Amino acid sequence: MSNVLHIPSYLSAEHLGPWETFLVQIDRVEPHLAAELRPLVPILTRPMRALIVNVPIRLDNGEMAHFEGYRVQHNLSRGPGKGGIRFHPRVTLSEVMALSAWMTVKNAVVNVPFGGAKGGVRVDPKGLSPAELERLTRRYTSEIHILLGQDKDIPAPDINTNEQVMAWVMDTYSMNEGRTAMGVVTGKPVSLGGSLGRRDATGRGVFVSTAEAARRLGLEIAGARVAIQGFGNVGDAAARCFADAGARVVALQDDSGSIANPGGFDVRAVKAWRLEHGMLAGAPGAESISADDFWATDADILVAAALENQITAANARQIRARLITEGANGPTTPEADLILQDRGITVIPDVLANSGGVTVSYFEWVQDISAFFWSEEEINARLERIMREAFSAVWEAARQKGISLRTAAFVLGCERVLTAHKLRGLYP
Ligand SMILES: NC(=O)C1=CN([C@@H]2O[C@H](COP(=O)(O)OP(=O)(O)OC[C@H]3O[C@@H](n4cnc5c(N)ncnc54)[C@H](OP(=O)(O)O)[C@@H]3O)[C@@H](O)[C@H]2O)C=CC1
Ligand SMILES: O=C(O)CCC(=O)C(=O)O
Repeated sequence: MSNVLHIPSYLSAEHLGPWETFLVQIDRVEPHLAAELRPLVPILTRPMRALIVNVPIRLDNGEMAHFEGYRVQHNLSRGPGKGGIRFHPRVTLSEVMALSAWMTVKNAVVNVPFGGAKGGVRVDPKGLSPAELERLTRRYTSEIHILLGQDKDIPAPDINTNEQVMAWVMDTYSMNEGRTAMGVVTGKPVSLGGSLGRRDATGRGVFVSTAEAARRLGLEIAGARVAIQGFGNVGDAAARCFADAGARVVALQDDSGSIANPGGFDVRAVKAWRLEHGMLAGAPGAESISADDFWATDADILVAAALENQITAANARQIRARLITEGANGPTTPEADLILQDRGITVIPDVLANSGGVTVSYFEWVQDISAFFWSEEEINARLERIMREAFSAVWEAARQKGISLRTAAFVLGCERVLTAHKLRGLYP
């Protein structure tokens, strides 16, 4: 791969938003695609459809507030749209477009029969009461109802959305349809058609893909030092998996700050502290450190499980880990990607590393449609098998073509998507 950051001429290197990052990734992948699929690449460079909605709600004090929401379906060639809903103050259309596009590639990499979609509302949910959050969720769901359906577009959790939010999505959609529609959303509570294993699935998949890479790199997981950015759904589950496998979680960072413990945290105790106190600082065994020190942590493995654009040209040279796992979507900028590659640091890309969540969402959808539910052991075993197979395919392609794991994963995913287009026929 070239060491020159190859950005389409109409984009500026310093101002890459998530959508532009996706375009750069596609640009890098195109030369490696089968020649007969290359003319179809423009299909990937714009979303199939995007809906912008106004989400008005009445606040508890009686005033009205208006929020902007989105649902983007990037590509539906391989099945209904699938992807989470994010509530965050920095949600933009560009971000949701990129997140939906990464879902297209991710769903194809693990070969689940979905296209790519994503949704979001620009809101700080931490500033809303539970009743306001419910009203926001219900109004947003009603506004995007025209796109949703178990065979059209199936949301799931993402940042700041959880099982309760998914239950409200399911209920609102069902009210508007006049029937109970379990299969319209995944990541629901288990007592409401949710799947065993979904809550931890993304973090478990992060662990499985890291273990696969570590084995090939000759890095023992037992005793390995792990730093994790993001201690929410993905980061917390991943931390427990690493700790249970004998690794030492030596640094953690969330929006409240960064903490370190070279001996390794009791991650369950840290989570309990975080829930009770609303911050990582002061957790058992924790020394507070700066964000710069977090990135420079002396660790073997770094898991990025928070937001986009966290590993940048500014901190990529400080990272000491040999292996980086992208639990988050889009945590590494294209420029940082090249720096890490030059430094010989292996990056397991988001479209592979965090695909455990959508894989178990697929199981949830299948279980809801068939009204037949599986055991947790069965779900975890199937998840691990799918992730190991996807990992092997990506690793092998990267080795054979001499490309990064990200480019290899994109080649696998994009070729599946574009082959589906080719087989369906080009529109007259
Ligand atoms: N949930 C899922 O199944 C899947 C999620 N993902 C991706 O994983 C990532 C995390 O999602 P998820 O765990 O669900 O979200 P959560 O909302 O559960 O957790 C997000 C975590 O990121 C932290 N965070 C937010 N902003 C910052 C910041 N500026 N610096 C450091 N940490 C920050 C939050 O801290 P705080 O709690 O202090 O706000 C929290 O610990 C996202 O990129 C998401 O798209 C990918 C696949 C599936
Ligand atoms: O579980 C799902 O359907 C999608 C989860 C998600 O949003 C993601 O993988 O980024």
